[in-house]
Amino acid sequence: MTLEISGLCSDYGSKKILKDVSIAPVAGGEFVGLIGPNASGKSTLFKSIAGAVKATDGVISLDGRDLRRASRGQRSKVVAYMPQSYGCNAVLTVFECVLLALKQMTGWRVKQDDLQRVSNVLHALGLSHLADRGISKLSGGQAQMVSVAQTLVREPRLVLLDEPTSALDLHHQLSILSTIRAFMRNRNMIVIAALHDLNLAAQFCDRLVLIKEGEVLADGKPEKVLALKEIDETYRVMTNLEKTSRDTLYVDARLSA
Ligand SMILES: Nc1ncnc2c1ncn2[C@@H]1O[C@H](COP(=O)(O)OP(=O)(O)OP(=O)(O)O)[C@@H](O)[C@H]1O
Repeated sequence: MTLEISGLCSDYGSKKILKDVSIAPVAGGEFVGLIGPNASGKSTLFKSIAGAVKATDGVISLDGRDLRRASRGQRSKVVAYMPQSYGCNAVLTVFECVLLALKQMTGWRVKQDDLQRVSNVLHALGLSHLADRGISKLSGGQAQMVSVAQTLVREPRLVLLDEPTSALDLHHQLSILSTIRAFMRNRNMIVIAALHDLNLAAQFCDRLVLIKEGEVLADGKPEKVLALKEIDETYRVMTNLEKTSRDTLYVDARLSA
């Protein structure tokens, strides 16, 4: 399975956001981190891939299939997008919300297998204890993890996660990203996650794509991308890339003078 994105352009009316975005082909089982400062176009790239924003030019192809020509329904069978804002006031339990996310693509007849899939994903994400809780009665972090469960339960070919750990404590940041990585590797899915925390990006991603003002500045292995001078210029900070005693990368950052 391969995702290809090349020459992608998107705008909001007269405001051009994505300018000729191309990334190297992404293979099944690859976890790509999308990094870049606020307002650089990360969400717009996700929305353009998912079809929520209409790309004006370029190629988005999954397994040779042109997603730009696919209907929204066809596209949403293979692509799942978790937006930055989530939450729901419906009078539904966590279990029902995740089941709803699964069934919205396949019709409403619920089979035993569907219930098992919902239970499995809640268990994998450590959310089984919340299954019967009302969806509107969750903390911010719990709601974010349920949103991840709703995205993964469909087991789409391509998962786009917009800042999946922004509301999570340190333990849950690590556990959710570990679970997502194991889940997608087992199923040969592609995951692209927007991450502001460069240390999490370094630890969990196979590859990083750095985006600034709607253009791709770098695309490669974390140790290569995080060592580039473009990181400092883009984020307007000074960084040192270090290796910890556990051999993981660590970005030591401070404000530039
Ligand atoms: N619906 C919209 N209409 C007009 N402009 C928009 C709209 N949504 C986003 N923008 C603009 O597009 C640009 C890119 O926004 P986008 O949300 O893609 O950035 P981002 O990299 O995801 O940012 P952040 O890290 O802050 O979430 C910004 O200048 C933003 O103001």
